[in-house]
Amino acid sequence: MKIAKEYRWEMGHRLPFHEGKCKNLHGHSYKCMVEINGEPDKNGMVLDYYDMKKIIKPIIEELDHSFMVWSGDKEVIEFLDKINSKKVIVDFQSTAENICLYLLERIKKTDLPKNINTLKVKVFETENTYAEEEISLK
Ligand SMILES: Nc1nc2c(c(=O)[nH]1)N=C([C@H](O)[C@H](O)COP(=O)(O)OP(=O)(O)OP(=O)(O)O)CN2
Repeated sequence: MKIAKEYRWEMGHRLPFHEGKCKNLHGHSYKCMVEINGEPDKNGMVLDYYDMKKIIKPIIEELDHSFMVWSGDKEVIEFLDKINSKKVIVDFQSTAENICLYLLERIKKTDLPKNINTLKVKVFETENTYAEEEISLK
């Protein structure tokens, strides 16, 4: 049985390697769908949506109204420090694909119940683009 919950956050980023407009500082209203597949418990729940929120919301809160910056993008890190702006420094380029893998890893490291078999994250960077990956927890 699969359950899913959607999360949203606002975040700035840039892709320094990009030859088009994505090398510029810009932001997105990100959305992700977290899907969990597992056996329902005796009460008929794979995972209480309430518990799902308690696990995932803090991870999303870290990103919300921050600027995600690649650790090699020294000028931007220096600028964000100078203006005392919220930032999340990562060791990857902030593509939708990499943000999707980042969220999967962060969620995987939490204390998820044993009845969960697979975890899927779908990250929408814009309203018509997404990156999706699924991992097994067994
Ligand atoms: N495979 C990927 N391609 C691109 C990514 C990405 O994360 N993965 N990211 C970008 C840029 O960040 C850009 O902001 C989004 O690109 P795009 O969808 O082209 O944005 P537009 O709103 O301009 O697209 P429309 O064609 O107007 O819908 C680029 N590529």
